[in-house]
Amino acid sequence: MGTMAINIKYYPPCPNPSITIGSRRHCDMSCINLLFQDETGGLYVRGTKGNNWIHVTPIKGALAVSIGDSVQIMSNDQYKSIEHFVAVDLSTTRISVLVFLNPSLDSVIGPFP
Ligand SMILES: O=C(O)CCC(=O)C(=O)O
Ligand SMILES: [Fe+2]
Repeated sequence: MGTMAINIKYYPPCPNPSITIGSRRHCDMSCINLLFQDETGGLYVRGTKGNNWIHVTPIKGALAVSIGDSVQIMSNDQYKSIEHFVAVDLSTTRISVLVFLNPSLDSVIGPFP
């Protein structure tokens, strides 16, 4: 049985967004992630073809679903874990709620045959 973790994040307004980061660039080690973000936006994902970043525009009532490292490993790179970061906003607070669906803590994972 896998595990589940919930991250609730609060990003206050930042007077210097050009020299500040909300969450640094990273991939998540989970299997699948469900993200609710408010209307502030600020989540960027790395484009698949180059060195570009794509803003994940918030859609009211929608969840953003992404793949984590564990599924990338189990699928032998068929499905990619997406690199992402969060920018801060000059004047608006941002709140996000993330549900990580993870392998069980004692599981050993590898590519499916
Ligand atoms: O706040 C967000 O939208 C993403 C946060 C995140 O990437 C994480 O907690 O792993
Ligand atoms: Fe993340």
